[in-house]
Parts: sequence; C-alpha cells; structure tokens
Amino acid sequence: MSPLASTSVLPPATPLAALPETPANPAAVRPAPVRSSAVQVLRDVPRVLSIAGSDPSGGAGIQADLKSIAALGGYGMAAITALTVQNTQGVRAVHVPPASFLGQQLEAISDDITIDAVKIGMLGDAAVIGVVRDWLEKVRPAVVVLDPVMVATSGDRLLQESAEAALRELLPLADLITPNLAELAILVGEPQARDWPDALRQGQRLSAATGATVLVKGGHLDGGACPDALVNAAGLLTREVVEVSGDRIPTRNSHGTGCSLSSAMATAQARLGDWEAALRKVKPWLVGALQASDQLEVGGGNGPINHFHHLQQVPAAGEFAETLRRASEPDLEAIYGLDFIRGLAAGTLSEEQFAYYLAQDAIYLNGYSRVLARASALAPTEAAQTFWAKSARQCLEVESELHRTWLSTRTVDSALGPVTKSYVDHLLAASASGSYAVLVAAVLPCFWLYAEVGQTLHAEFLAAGSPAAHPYADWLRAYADEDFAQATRDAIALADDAGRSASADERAAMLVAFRQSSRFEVEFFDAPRIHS
Ligand SMILES: Nc1ncnc2c1ncn2[C@@H]1O[C@H](COP(=O)(O)OP(=O)(O)O)[C@@H](O)[C@H]1O
Ligand SMILES: Cc1ncc(COP(=O)(O)OP(=O)(O)O)c(N)n1
Repeated sequence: MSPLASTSVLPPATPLAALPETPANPAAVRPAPVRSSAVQVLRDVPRVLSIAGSDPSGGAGIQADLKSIAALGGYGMAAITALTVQNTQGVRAVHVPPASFLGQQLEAISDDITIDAVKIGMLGDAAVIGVVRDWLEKVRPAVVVLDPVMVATSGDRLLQESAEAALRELLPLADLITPNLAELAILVGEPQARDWPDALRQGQRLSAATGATVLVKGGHLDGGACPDALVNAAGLLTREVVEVSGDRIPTRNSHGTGCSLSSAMATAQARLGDWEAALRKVKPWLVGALQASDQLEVGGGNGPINHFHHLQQVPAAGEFAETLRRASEPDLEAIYGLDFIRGLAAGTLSEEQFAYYLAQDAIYLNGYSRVLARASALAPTEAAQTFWAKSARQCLEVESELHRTWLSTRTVDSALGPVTKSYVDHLLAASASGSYAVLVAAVLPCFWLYAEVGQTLHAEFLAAGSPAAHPYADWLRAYADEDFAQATRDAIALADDAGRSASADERAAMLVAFRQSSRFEVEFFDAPRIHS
C-alpha cells in the first residue's frame, strides 16, 4: 500500500472526541447521525446493495461484492460509481460517470426494492460522495457498511485526494467502517500503525469520532498473524474491542479482500443482526477463500480470492492423493499375498513364471510409454508436460534394457498375454477420454504400487542379509531404485494437483480409473501363475 499524502481534518494526536465542533470535524458536527432506519428486520436472504466501482478483472469492486453477497446467502444489487481499467497487476485508468447518473441508479433501486443492507466502496470523487450522502439521508437503510477505499494495493488512487474531506463527512452515516491500516491512519491523521495495539488504538479514535463501529483489519501487518477486530467506543459491542484472531495465509492472491470482507459483513449483519456473530461467520469464509485462491489461476499479479470455495469442495493439498492411496490398500494387500510375489521375495519363484512376467512387462511398458506421452500432450503445465514426456522415454529405455539383459538370455513366449492386453486397453481408453486428470489417475498405480512393492521386497531382501545365492537378487536391487521412488512421488503430486483442479464428477471418474488400474496391477503379478 503506497503512502497517501493527506491533510487530516485533525491535527495528529488530537483526541477526536475532544475536538471542537467545526465543519471540518464531522464527528463533532453530527453527534446524532442519520445512521439507520427503524428496527432492523433479519432476513434469510437479505437484499444487499453495493455502491462501488467496477473491476473488469472480477476480483475487487462490485464484481467481488456481488460474489461475496451471494456466497454469504444474500441477494446482490449494484449501483456503479466508477469504471476502472484494471487487472491483477494494477489500475490503468479510472472513469467516473456523471454523479447524477449514479443518483438515478440509486433512486431506481430504492423506489422499487427494500434494501436490507448497503455496502459502500470506491466513490471516486466528491460529487459522487455528495449523491450517496443525499440518498443515504433520504432512504436510511438498516445496515450501512462503508469501506473507505482510497488507494488499491497496487498503489493506484481510487479516490481523488481532494475528496478525502467529503469522505470523512460520510463516515458518521455508516454503522460499520472497514479501513485498512493505511486508510485508518489517514482518517485519524496519524502515521500508519506500527503494530496491532497501535492499530486498535487508532480504531478506537475513529469510532469515538464517528460513532460508528470500526473493523480494524490486520491484512497489512507484518508477521504470521492476521487478526481483525471490531471496535466500538460507544458501548454497542459486548466489549470495546472484539478481536477475531487468524493466521496469515501465504498467498499473493489478496486482490479484493477488503471489498469482499465489507460486502460479506453487510450481508451477514442483515442475516444475523450482530456484528460479532457476523465477523465470526465471515472471517473463516474469507480465510477459506484465500486458501483456495490458487485454484483459480487468474492473472499474473495479485490474483482474486475464491469466493465460492465452500460450494466447490476442493480437496486440500494431499487430500485427494490420500483418497487414492486408501483406495489401493486392498489391492496392495492382495499383491503381497500372491504366490508370484512370495516366490520372488523368497527366491523360490520358477524361472518359467519369472520369464513370462519379464516378457509381459516389456510389452506393457511399450504401451504404457504411449499413454504417458499422451499425458504429456494433455498436461496443463510445462512442468507436468516435461515430467510425463521424460517418463515415457524412460519406459522405452527400460523396455530395451529388459530385452538386452534379462530377456536376451531366456527363451520366452513373447505373445501378448490377456492381462497385459486388458490393462493396456484400459489405459488407452483413459487416454482416449481426453481428460488429463482421468489419464493421470489411470497411469498412477503402475508407479505407486510398483514402487511400494519394490521397496518392501528390497527391505525384506536386506533384512535377510542380502543372500548372494538369491536367484532374483539383481532384480530386487533394481526394484528399489531411488530415481523411480522420486518419480513416483512426483507422479502422486501431479495426480493430486489434477484432482484438486477437477470437477467433482471428474474426480469421481479419476477414482474409478485409478481403482481399475490398481486391480490390473494385482492381476498382472498373478498372470504368470495362470498363463505361463
Ligand atoms: N494473507 C492473508 N491471510 C489471511 N487473511 C488476510 C490476508 N490478507 C488479508 N487478509 C484479510 O483480508 C481482509 C482485508 O484486509 P486488508 O488486506 O487489510 O484490507 P484491504 O484489502 O482493504 O487492503 C481482512 O479480514 C484481513 O485479515
Ligand atoms: C473498483 C475497485 N474498488 C476497490 C478496489 C480496492 O480493493 P480492496 O479490496 O480494498 O483491495 P485491493 O484489491 O486493492 O487489495 C479496487 N481495486 N477496485
């Protein structure tokens, strides 16, 4: 947030409440502001009006407000004060249409619709503020939340400096004022708060001066904590300061958090009728929206928050991979119980079965390489594309190594076996589905179960003292290759990412494809017993 050059109505460090009544001190001029209408009626779906500027990139302004109002269960309306040209990287231009046109929008809405709550955001200039003020005094909505937007996080001005005095005069008409730390400092005419106690003290000053409740926001504090607090100096809350603590979410995607918070608070207040309850409802929602923001992938700068994260039910990082792991547990157990695996571990497996397995593995790897190449073609990122392409190439290298070493010294029937055919057909079907996520889920068990089995058998081999006479010693050593273990971890992470970006239906299809491949892993290890 860039510092704002501003003349406060107050000399720094002068207690606001103690100021003489002058036109420059709105708090003193208006001790009994026209804050709200009669008794507030709580509604399940409150009708909430946002009076704010437009952000065409959808993260802040009225776009964020309408999403937040809907996310909190309200019916959203919007009267547009200004058009901005902006994206996640900054504001390029601002156009404020004639204030009289805003007046017409407000009249049209309030002539027809009962407004349960109003959120006021970007106002642009003094003429717009004057229109909003006149309208508020006439209509007197039950809940008025004022976000004193002055400067975007990018440092661009959203309120003309000359309009700051007019904005101050609007403050007493609000029930809740939601400045960030820079705006709070300007409004009380002090340097920006150095720490949280300092910010709370400034919030108390602003509340005392305006009569409004102030929501002091910790978004721009240093450190890992991100608290917010409601402050009311006139005894409207259960305590003068009601703090809701929170951790800082490590993300750049904080574009529009202030807009979203203020409109969500207006909506929650209209539903609950209690500011503390409203903040306790809104804060976890906002935290979830910040946590799920990466999923949106909007823009290269400070991206928007994910307003509807609670509807999308996106799994947390690692959660979908864990679901897959649990789904494969019965198949892993089944593999460990197979005669083939027990014989491989003990060194008692017949040469005939081992040779059949090797030959089928070579055939399988050729088909597997083709579907990995398809995963590379469908991959959403260059990193994923590279990973699958590399894996496809390695498969072909392992296949030729099998032929050069293990198979060249053996007499083996190299006809395509029924299990190999079914497994490869299943992978080809997943690749033909066109869904990267489903294909990645289908190819994963070959990495994951193979690596698990390999590590277990290798550990058993070491525990038995690495017997030199073991006929499959070289195979067991190769099984526990660290590069393959790393590739497996990468493949799991990519499948987890794909699952988090997928729709619920696609995730369900991923699980089906993964389960089917896991089952084929069992059958593949059992095939030598039946078909060799
Ligand atoms: N990284 C973050 N982690 C958690 N909460 C945050 C983070 N950044 C902002 N917030 C929250 O977003 C809301 C808006 O705060 P702030 O960023 O200070 O306002 P503004 O968007 O007006 O500059 C507050 O509830 C604040 O606690
Ligand atoms: C049209 C419009 N209104 C307000 C803002 C500022 O949004 P805010 O949520 O206060 O915070 P940042 O997006 O600046 O972090 C805006 N950018 N555009």
